[in-house]
Amino acid sequence: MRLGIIADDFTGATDIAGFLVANGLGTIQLNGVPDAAETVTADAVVISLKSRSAPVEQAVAESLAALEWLMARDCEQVFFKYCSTFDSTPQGNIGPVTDALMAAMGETLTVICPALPVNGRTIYQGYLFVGDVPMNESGMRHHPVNPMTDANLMRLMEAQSEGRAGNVPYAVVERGPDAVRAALQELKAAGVRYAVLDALNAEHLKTLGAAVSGMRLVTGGAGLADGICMADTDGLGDPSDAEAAGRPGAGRTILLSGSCSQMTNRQVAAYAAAAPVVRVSVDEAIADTDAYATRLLDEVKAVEGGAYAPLVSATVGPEALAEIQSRLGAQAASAAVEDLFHALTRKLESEGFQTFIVAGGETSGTVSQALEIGGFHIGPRIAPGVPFVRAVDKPISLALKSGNFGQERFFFEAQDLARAAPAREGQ
Ligand SMILES: Nc1ncnc2c1ncn2[C@@H]1O[C@H](COP(=O)(O)OP(=O)(O)O)[C@@H](O)[C@H]1O
Ligand SMILES: O=C(O)[C@@H](O)C(=O)COP(=O)(O)O
Repeated sequence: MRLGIIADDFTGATDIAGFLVANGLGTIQLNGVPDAAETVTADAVVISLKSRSAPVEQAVAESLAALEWLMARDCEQVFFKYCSTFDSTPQGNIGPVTDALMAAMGETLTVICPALPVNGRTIYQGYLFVGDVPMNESGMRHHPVNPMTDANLMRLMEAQSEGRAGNVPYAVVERGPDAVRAALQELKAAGVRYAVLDALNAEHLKTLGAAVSGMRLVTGGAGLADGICMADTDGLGDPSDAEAAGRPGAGRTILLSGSCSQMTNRQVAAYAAAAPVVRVSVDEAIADTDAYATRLLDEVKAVEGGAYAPLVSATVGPEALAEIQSRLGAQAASAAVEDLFHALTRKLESEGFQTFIVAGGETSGTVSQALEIGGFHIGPRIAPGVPFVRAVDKPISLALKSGNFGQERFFFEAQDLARAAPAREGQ
């Protein structure tokens, strides 16, 4: 196996898998740590965990189990995928998981590169930018689970890990792969464990992809994986062949949104202007999850049948979120919303819904787990970082949208694409 990816959430997993498939790399996504006996024939395997906001010990244990599974299959390069906005806290989980993977693989230096320029995530002098502002000035400062209040990746990494971080600055990246390799050697000799790689554009990603080609462990966002494929095109196939197995089916469709990001707020508002939206009450979710999920299902059925499918949305803006969290507690409110989506997803599946378009990483994990899907074929791209995926073990299609990804009309565009590119007979 050429590349084995350990992704810390489900949208992150489909994000990186989508980039690999778009480069023509035969890729399969497995949900959770697979059984030891599971056999796969793919150039790249993406193992999606829901470890981003899990307790540290759990995130480390699951990541090590995923590593063991990959190493048993002669994986040439292991890639720890986390968010392009470095979603984490001083406790973790990016630092502890990276340290555990380094220890298990006997590595003393790895790279840190969450850049995804196509979606506005760039790294300059080790500082992460979201669009045209440093991350701490972006909407990420209001994230419900891990508000990001610093943009300095060296500082963020050192606060949650065992060693020192250094930077390979943009000026070095501009000079090409050999210059980056030399800079990595210098950092290693100086005792640095984590090399933050600057990247402002696709050309930088390609340079970095070439520079890390000999490294057994790398970490970052989907941009670095794109760069790895761009730098070594040997054996890559036709992307449309790779995408065929993941084309969406034509089944009954539901949209579920549990992201409170700025972009998802805009997407929900745009959708509400022309399509049915059922709003979630966190208080009702806490009061009786199952009974409330049944009532929401009835509301969905009552508004079905128009040109666009119903959207069930817990999405709120920063003021409403702050009010809910101060009254109910951030953890309790977020757990209640996730439990509700879990219960509702099961009811929707029993009711015959087959296409699930989901916004939010944690929310996507909850929905995929509720559907008990073993893995995904990766299909056509709706937006950069958001492909359609098709369950390997049941006739269900999903789009798992990271909170900040997609343009304002994403929910419409996803359904338009599903109609335009349905799966072929027998797929
Ligand atoms: N109205 C709400 N009040 C409180 N928490 C919420 C609300 N809506 C969603 N959440 C929680 O916020 C978190 C959003 O995370 P996630 O789904 O990963 O979105 P994103 O991709 O934007 O990070 C989830 O845990 C979700 O349950
Ligand atoms: O790298 C990214 O931005 C995404 O792949 C990702 O990890 C998404 O996470 P959420 O924003 O929590 O959906």
